[in-house]
Amino acid sequence: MNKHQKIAVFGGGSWATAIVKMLIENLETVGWYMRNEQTIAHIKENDHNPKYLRSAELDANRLDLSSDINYMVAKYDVLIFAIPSAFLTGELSKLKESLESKTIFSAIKGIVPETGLIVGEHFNREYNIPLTNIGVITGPCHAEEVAMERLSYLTIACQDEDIAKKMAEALQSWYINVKTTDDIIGTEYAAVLKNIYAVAAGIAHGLGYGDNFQSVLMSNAIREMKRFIKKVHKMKRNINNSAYLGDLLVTGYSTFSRNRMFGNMIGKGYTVKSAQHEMSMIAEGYYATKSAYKIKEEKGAKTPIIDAVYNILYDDKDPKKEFKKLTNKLD
Ligand SMILES: NC(=O)c1ccc[n+]([C@@H]2O[C@H](COP(=O)([O-])OP(=O)(O)OC[C@H]3O[C@@H](n4cnc5c(N)ncnc54)[C@H](O)[C@@H]3O)[C@@H](O)[C@H]2O)c1
Ligand SMILES: O=P(O)(O)OC[C@H](O)CO
Repeated sequence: MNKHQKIAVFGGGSWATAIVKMLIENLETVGWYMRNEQTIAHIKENDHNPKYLRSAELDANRLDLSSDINYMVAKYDVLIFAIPSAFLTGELSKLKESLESKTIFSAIKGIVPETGLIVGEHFNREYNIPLTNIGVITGPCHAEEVAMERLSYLTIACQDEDIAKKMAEALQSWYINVKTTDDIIGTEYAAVLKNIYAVAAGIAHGLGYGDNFQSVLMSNAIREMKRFIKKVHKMKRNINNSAYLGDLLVTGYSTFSRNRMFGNMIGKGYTVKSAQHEMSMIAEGYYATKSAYKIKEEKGAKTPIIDAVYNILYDDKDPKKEFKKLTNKLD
């Protein structure tokens, strides 16, 4: 285990904070970029993020904090992005430093709205990062449970096994178990799609559907996910692994799930705007629905659950009627 890996995390939210917590279990120093200078000052003085995961203690002496994205890119070799996908291009537009020699990890579970690409593909096409230097940090893992040091499993996807192993070593600890895979495309799409299915689970709950129906919804969701991913990137994968089915289940059932919370409010009659306003955190599933709907139209995948969520969120359809129609399409 190399304690001196030069890894920096980009983002100031719950997941970035959880990743920093995991990394400082192992590394001497962790670089941490976030926009807000007041938050940086607070972390330096109080050893915790005042806005997200307040209970997670972070030894500020071992953090190299900066609100200058170019400083962070210049100084570190391995860059982990944990900025919600909707804000990624805005943050990257501040870059003057080149990313070309860097290893990039996406911890983002979303599609970049401006390009319609998953994050790894976005870095590959827009920044010329070879796919071999791109990795994904995924798996069924809520930041809140990392803060509580509850046993969690992550999956690191990278085509280069050595890069995946090094990242696994940097993240694993007595409460973090890390697996590796080379399915960088499939795991990223799974992480995007599960957010939409969690929104669907939340809508169902908000409408008054019970556990019996939720299990049918999840059972159909994993088959829909399999069909969708097969259309975009065909390879041998076991859709029942944690990075696919596991992540779908944790997001669909956990009380920590932001996507489920968001869906629940929609099912209860909130507008999209008011549901977003109520939440202090980002529900990626809202943005993912639009991009995934477009991709499935292009690829011709059969996706009744995505269609129903799209119709509700983007076509102003009545959730009750839309779910009634959906119930007839599930088995
Ligand atoms: N929270 C989790 O448990 C978890 C787990 C795995 C993956 N993820 C993924 O990590 C990514 C980040 O999610 P999170 O949970 O940290 O989000 P969060 O809701 O906790 O934090 C939102 C972050 O977005 C930033 N932000 C808000 N408006 C912005 C703007 N206009 N420009 C730039 N930044 C802005 C905030 O400052 C904050 O840092 C998402 O893609 C999410 O799917 C989250
Ligand atoms: O809280 P959610 O719904 O955004 O899910 C967070 C993680 O992706 C779960 O693995």
